[in-house]
Amino acid sequence: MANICVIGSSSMDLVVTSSRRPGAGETVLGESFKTVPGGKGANQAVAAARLGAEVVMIGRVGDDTFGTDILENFKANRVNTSNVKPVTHSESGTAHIILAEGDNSIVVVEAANREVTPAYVDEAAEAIRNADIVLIQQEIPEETVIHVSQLCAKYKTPLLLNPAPARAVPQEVIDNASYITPNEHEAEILFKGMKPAEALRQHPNKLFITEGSKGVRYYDGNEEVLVPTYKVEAVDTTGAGDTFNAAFAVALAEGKLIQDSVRFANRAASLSVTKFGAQGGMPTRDEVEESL
Ligand SMILES: Nc1ncnc2c1ncn2[C@@H]1O[C@H](COP(=O)(O)OP(=O)(O)OP(=O)(O)O)[C@@H](O)[C@H]1O
Ligand SMILES: [K+]
Repeated sequence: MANICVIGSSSMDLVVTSSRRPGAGETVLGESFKTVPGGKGANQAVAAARLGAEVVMIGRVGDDTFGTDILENFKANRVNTSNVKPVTHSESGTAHIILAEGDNSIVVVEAANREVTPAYVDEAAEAIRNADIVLIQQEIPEETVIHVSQLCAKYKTPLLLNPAPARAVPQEVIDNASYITPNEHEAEILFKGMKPAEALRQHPNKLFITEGSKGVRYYDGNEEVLVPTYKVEAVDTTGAGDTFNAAFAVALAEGKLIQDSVRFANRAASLSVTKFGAQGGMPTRDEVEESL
């Protein structure tokens, strides 16, 4: 069984639907409200656990009721929470989402996620040492991403960097990572002034650019390969990237070949877009295998 360590954010998404978004100083009546657990780190941890991996999450919540709910959700999905410690006198991370006029507006408050610091990660260094692969994103401080990349290099634990949301990444982190999975926009920010084909060629079997409904592109050492994803009835693409990254990590940790790992991850991610919500659509191992 794959041992995966996810280092990243967890939050509560507060989602309001409304026919219209309010302007400055205005109040409008909304139609519905719900809370759903989210955050890229938490989403990827939950997705990996559903796919059958043993998952240790390194993250932080606040000492509020959202923190309790976030921890409950991890446990319900069999994610190990011994390294998800509440921050005293802090709110949990939240995303305030308005769905109106066919588009979303989002305010993110990082709160406790800012406390996923290098020193905090050091307390959980054993989990990084023992993992088959470490999975990290960019909703935590940059200095933590740098530090984790150094720890992975020291322990020779493969590191999968999902460079989302878009932010420039120091060369040291790119060098220390074993796999990097930007979408097309994130790839442009990472490799400024470089054409995608050139960036791919310079990072054989390491850089995987996700291209939504087209699939995933990488350079295998001989040629550029586009691994097409699966045709599905897309209902809600939220969480596609998170599912892709978790599934890719699980497959690589199990020793699957790169191309087979990309196929497995495409299958899992394509299933995720057939259902509403980020975590709501994440498939189980059986669902992926039945459909492959
Ligand atoms: N409409 C779709 N049909 C099938 N598979 C999809 C679709 N959209 C996304 N995927 C799968 O999910 C992967 C990641 O999608 P994408 O490249 O849009 O990443 P992203 O921008 O990080 O996604 P998001 O932010 O929406 O979660 C794709 O490479 C593909 O495997
Ligand atoms: K979804």
